[in-house]
Amino acid sequence: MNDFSEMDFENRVMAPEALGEDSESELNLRPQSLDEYIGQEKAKEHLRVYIEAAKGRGEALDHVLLYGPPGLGKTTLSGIIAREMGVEIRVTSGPAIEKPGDLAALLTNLNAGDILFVDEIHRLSRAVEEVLYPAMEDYALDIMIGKGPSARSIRIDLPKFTLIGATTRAGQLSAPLRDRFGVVMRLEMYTPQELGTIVRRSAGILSIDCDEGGALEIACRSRGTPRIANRLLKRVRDFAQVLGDGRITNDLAKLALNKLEIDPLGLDDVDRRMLALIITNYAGGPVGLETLAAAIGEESVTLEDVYEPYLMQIGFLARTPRGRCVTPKAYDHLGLRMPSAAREDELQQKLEL
Ligand SMILES: Nc1ncnc2c1ncn2[C@@H]1O[C@H](COP(=O)(O)OP(=O)(O)OP(=O)(O)O)[C@@H](O)[C@H]1O
Ligand SMILES: [Mg+2]
Repeated sequence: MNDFSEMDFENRVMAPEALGEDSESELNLRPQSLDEYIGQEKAKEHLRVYIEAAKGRGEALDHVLLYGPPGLGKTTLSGIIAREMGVEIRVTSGPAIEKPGDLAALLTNLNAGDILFVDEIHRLSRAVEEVLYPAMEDYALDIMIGKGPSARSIRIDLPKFTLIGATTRAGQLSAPLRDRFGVVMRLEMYTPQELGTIVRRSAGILSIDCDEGGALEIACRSRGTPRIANRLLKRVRDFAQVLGDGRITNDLAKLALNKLEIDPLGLDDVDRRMLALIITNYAGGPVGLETLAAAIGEESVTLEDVYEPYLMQIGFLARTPRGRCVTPKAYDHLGLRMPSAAREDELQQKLEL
């Protein structure tokens, strides 16, 4: 049960990151306006105000930082902001901007009000970041000309643009960079109801016959993530076509998702094995992140960004100063008994809260 060597992490159906199969369909399924963008009510409410205010003043929108786990709609929201502002958006990413000159080229080609979208902004190099500071703050580039004693710096004015940065790891952003964003928004995982609405909307666009019960079943097992919900919808459609009459009902969705080994809480084999590993090899934890990553054969950042957020969200995994711990809830879900001493500790902690 604890052998991870044969697991196919690359094509994991429940992966929140984009897989090859997603790229084409995501384009059609992306909502185009704030009204079409489901959920994230607080972020939307605030953005509506900022957008209307900036438009009213005829100014560029303040720089926006969007952060949160993969597949929650950061890229989608950036496109929507550009559309609602009525401006152009240039899309790039942290690792793609290798030199300060690359950034200068991008910035000098923007028109007033335009948006520069930098995905994975935590991966910008130091040298590029330094150029970005005055660009964000004063809309200017400081360029060094010449070498040695005759070197001098000249300042080039930039159009008033908006930087939208997206990251799954806000903690890795340097403080000076984070401070230069006027608007910082964390995207939250979606409720099953919100995901149900997203599934129904996607089914409509893809001409899939999916009733409310079917959509809700897919939603409940999608780990709070629209990208996974859309992917599961397409997998379930195949089962509906082959095993049923093409219609996705609650029963059909349950049948298909069970066959895909995705349980009612959206856990797959990888999650169950990871929890079982902590339970059997480390007595339920605490186990350090690095140790766990080595045991599974994944990088620790992947574990932190991809595996853990949902398990923590549903209260199956807890992060303590001494490492990761499996909670009583997870034992129950896996049908395992928690060692009684640990249970008493747990109870004690609860009583002290
Ligand atoms: N609020 C939403 N309403 C409807 N669909 C959504 C919403 N958010 C995301 N989606 C769907 O989920 C897919 C993934 O969203 P998106 O690519 O914007 O995620 P992301 O946060 O940028 O992910 P990553 O961190 O991997 O870049 C989109 O193609 C879109 O169809
Ligand atoms: Mg994205």
